[in-house]
Amino acid sequence: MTKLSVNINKIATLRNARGGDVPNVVEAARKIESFGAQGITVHPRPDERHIRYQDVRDLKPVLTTEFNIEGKPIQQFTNLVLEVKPAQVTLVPDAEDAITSNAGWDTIKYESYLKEVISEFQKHGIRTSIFVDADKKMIEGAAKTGTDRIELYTEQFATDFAKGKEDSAKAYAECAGLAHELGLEINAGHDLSLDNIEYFKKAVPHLAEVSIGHALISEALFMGLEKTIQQYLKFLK
Ligand SMILES: CC(=O)[C@@H](O)[C@H](O)COP(=O)(O)O
Ligand SMILES: NCC(=O)COP(=O)(O)O
Repeated sequence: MTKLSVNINKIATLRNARGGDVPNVVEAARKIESFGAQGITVHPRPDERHIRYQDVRDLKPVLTTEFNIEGKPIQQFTNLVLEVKPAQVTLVPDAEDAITSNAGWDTIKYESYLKEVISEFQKHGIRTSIFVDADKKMIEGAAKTGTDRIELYTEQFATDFAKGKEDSAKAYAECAGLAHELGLEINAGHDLSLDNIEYFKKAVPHLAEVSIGHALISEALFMGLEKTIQQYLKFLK
């Protein structure tokens, strides 16, 4: 079984559109858990345009499933993660002006930097994952950083799959196999959806967890959160 962690950034985006507290992010997370999701993911960005640092603090005491905090390990982010102590931190090399995450780590160039940051989180009992492209060199580099997990960056898969390209998950399956051989656990995320998740799950071995936000919240507008989550859970069995 692969765990579903729901990224609730988009709930916060909707709330922020009016400046009030509707929809309430904590209530949404509780409902998502009650509908069967096995985790909640947040990706606070320095401009707090969706999930705010305070949301992350408010969520921690009420969550009953796995809490995953994603982001670029700038000092402010690192301090927040060490304060909140989630089950997992996912490190993402976010560019300053990016609309959303758009690249994995260069694990060769940043090996010593990642080693240092990862060991700091691990010292505090926080599992680490690093966001990487489906590139075998980057997977080998990731293994050298001491990270517990990698998160395969799936945007390219989602684009290729939507175009009907054959073997759209091939590189991901090979990288997951290699990562497993190297002792890493495997997560995946970005642009996964009800259209592509069944194919991805069947094609890619050793998948511990997927984090899904943008498509899942969009699908829930039409199907409702409960039905949407249950459909994902069916595909991830
Ligand atoms: C790492 C990743 O792929 C997701 O966290 C994605 O970046 C979500 O962030 P946004 O909600 O800001 O698009
Ligand atoms: N780590 C990926 C994530 O949390 C959600 O990405 P997306 O589904 O919003 O593209």
